[in-house]
Amino acid sequence: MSDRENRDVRPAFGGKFGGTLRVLGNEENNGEGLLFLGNYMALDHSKGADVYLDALKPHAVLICGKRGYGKSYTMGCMLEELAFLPEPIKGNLASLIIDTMGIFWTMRDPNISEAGRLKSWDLTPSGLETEIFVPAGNIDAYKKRNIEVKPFSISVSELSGSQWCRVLRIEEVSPLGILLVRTIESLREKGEQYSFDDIINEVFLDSRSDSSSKGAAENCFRAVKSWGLFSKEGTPLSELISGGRTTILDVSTLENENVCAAAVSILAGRLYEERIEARRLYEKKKMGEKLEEKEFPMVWLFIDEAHIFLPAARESLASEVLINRCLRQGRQPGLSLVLATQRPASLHPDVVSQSDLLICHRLTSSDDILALETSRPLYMQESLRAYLKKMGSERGAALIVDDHSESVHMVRVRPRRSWHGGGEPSALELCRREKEGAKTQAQGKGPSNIHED
Ligand SMILES: Nc1ncnc2c1ncn2[C@@H]1O[C@H](COP(=O)(O)OP(=O)(O)OP(=O)(O)O)[C@@H](O)[C@H]1O
Repeated sequence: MSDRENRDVRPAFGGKFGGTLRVLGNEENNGEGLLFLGNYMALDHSKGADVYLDALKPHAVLICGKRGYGKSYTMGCMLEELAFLPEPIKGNLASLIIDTMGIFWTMRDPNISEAGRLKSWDLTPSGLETEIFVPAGNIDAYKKRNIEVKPFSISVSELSGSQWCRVLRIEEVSPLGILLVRTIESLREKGEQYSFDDIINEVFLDSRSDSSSKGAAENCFRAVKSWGLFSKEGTPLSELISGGRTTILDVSTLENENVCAAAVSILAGRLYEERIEARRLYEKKKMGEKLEEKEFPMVWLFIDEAHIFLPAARESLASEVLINRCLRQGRQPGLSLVLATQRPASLHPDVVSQSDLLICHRLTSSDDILALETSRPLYMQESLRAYLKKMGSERGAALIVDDHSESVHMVRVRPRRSWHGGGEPSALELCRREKEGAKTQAQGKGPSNIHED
């Protein structure tokens, strides 16, 4: 049982109760596998009981809110809590975040800048053991900045001809598109992995295309090679994911959104397949079979800027896998999905309707509020707009709609224990630091970066 157990249960907007400890996401949770998210915020904004999310079962969580009100901060809190879970639960779970902004690498360091606030919450700054992967071609740029990272790549053989056309924004029915599809399909038929050079050789062996299409195809694949994301073999999933580990996949250097979506689609598809296999193994063991094999851990896949991967008005390369496999069927194999977006109105409507937990920070755009209200559960007694108004404009405040207990909660998310890299830089703060640096240099002292707030 968590040392933050709090028997004074006080939900803000009513709902059903599940024993003494309030755990959102699983009414049957008896106090194990809890993610401490924050405190209830009463209507006068005073501090209430602790709020926990369940981590024993798989969940589909949507975090939304306007820019700068706490989405990535809250994601970071969830990642921390998963990393700090006790064994053996921790060993059965793995977290992977698709970091589109390149802000999560800072989690390795303790959040000493908010040490004072953490103390008032009975918490201490603490860095996280993370593995950071970046596209293999960008590794030197990170090393130059003294950020320890590992190379990540996807096998070129993973993408079909038509997926390559979408990545490269080429019409499938154009002469170039036809050549690409024919080339890739002929290589795939051989059933072996192939490299960029193999693709280019195959292009020039094609007898039905003209030389300008072949030259264009060669240029396209030379450009893809320069992105540094694809290789012949690709990074094995086991290098990326293992029980108890927090993995950050920093895709912020990839400018092409289609490429990011292709990477997410391939990764999410492979995670889903691994989990289906792990679920089979789990059932066999449960049925009494003696098997030595270790199961692939239950994965929590976090995706920031989710509207890029699951847009409302069109299909991205990742839409099918994320919606049909991860969101609709992910619970059965034990795959959790945590999506964050600034713009719920730009997000595929299935994300709102299929999420079992909605964490909504401040939102002011009517379109966005309407997009959430359209799938508003019947148990919400007031409009989302009314709830959000009561919540006010405090950063980190969130409305949580829990489908399991069919209730709505107003919560203040706890401070981060690890360093948050997503805050807005302040010109004034930079000036202050420069002045401080000059002063300490003049006095011959080291800099002090602990601010008690
Ligand atoms: N729970 C919290 N407690 C205290 N401060 C918070 C909390 N959540 C967010 N903040 C403050 O708000 C700032 C912005 O939060 P965050 O970086 O999560 O915004 P965001 O919603 O992800 O924005 P963007 O959409 O631009 O990525 C943080 O740097 C932090 O200072």
